[in-house]
Amino acid sequence: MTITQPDDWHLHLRDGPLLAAVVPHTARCFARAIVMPNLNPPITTADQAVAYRDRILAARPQGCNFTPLMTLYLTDRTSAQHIRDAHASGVVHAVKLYPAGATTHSESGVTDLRRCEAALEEMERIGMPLLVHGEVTDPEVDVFDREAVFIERVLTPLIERYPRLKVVLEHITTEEAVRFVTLAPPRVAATITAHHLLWNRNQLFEGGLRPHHYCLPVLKRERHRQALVAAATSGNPKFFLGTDSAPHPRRAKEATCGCAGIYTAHAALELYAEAFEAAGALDKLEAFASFNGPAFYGLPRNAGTVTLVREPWRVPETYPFGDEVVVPMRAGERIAWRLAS
Ligand SMILES: NC(=O)N[C@@H](CC(=O)O)C(=O)O
Ligand SMILES: [Zn+2]
Ligand SMILES: [Zn+2]
Repeated sequence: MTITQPDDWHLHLRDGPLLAAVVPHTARCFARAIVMPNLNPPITTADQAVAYRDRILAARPQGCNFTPLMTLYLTDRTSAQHIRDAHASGVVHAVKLYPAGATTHSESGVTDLRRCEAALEEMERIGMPLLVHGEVTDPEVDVFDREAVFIERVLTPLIERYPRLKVVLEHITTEEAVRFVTLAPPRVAATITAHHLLWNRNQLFEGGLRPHHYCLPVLKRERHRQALVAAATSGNPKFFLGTDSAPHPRRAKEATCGCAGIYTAHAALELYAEAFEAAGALDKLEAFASFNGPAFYGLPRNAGTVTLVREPWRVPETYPFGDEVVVPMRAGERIAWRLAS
């Protein structure tokens, strides 16, 4: 199966020596990727985004023209000038909202959206999308309900208050999110990961506790997975590919308090192909992976193509990750599709 070369609209590449470990996995398939800014410390200025972009470019394999699309990390102190500088840099394509404490490296995130009014108004004016980790951090709210409650308490008022702001609800996991995005105006879209299309929350406890299946938002019950598959394969242009590939060293995952994130970049498109094939909707993969994202971001479609062949292969148990290793999704197991090189 040959399709227009896809892009990854939600990706974690980390930094420093780790870049060399993960950039080639993404670059072998995707032409562009929206790179998340949740480094430690986070990417909060245009200058930092430009420097981070240069480090990513330097980690590309020779002859590869993968293009990272940079993002800024929204904080309580992000000003309208920060947004103008980001826009003027020409390399920052979006701004990311992490509610403080919601996920990995969200300590510097937003404590109260009212502090971000000037920044959000400027983004609305410029047309720069707000990307959202959509979970409340209220400890009273059940961890499986945090996305649905976020939509009700935060997202619905947000899109009313900023009537032209473009918003991407990232890595959606619930039928509530699918319904919200479907009914919202065209300026509201969502990314969907391969793991949330393939797995439900039983995978967290399959024969024992599975730290490598733990991510945020956490896997949900089967009816939610089915709603995500229906959305991804519907042809609705509001839904597009974002892997949320989030590598962590094995040591940090297999720990007393294991961190959140699933590594999928080694086989991202192949995993999506499995999910679309299982739904009898392989013909819908190209729009989801290659058309809907650029249309939302106002970018051209890629000129090249990639080819997937139906040829099973076995995923390694680990990949090198700096001085450590990362355990990829499906480690030691088979994947039905292979990317032809
Ligand atoms: N998805 C995750 O579980 N983790 C991401 C952060 C995020 O996207 O929320 C990470 O940076 O590790
Ligand atoms: Zn997130
Ligand atoms: Zn993420």
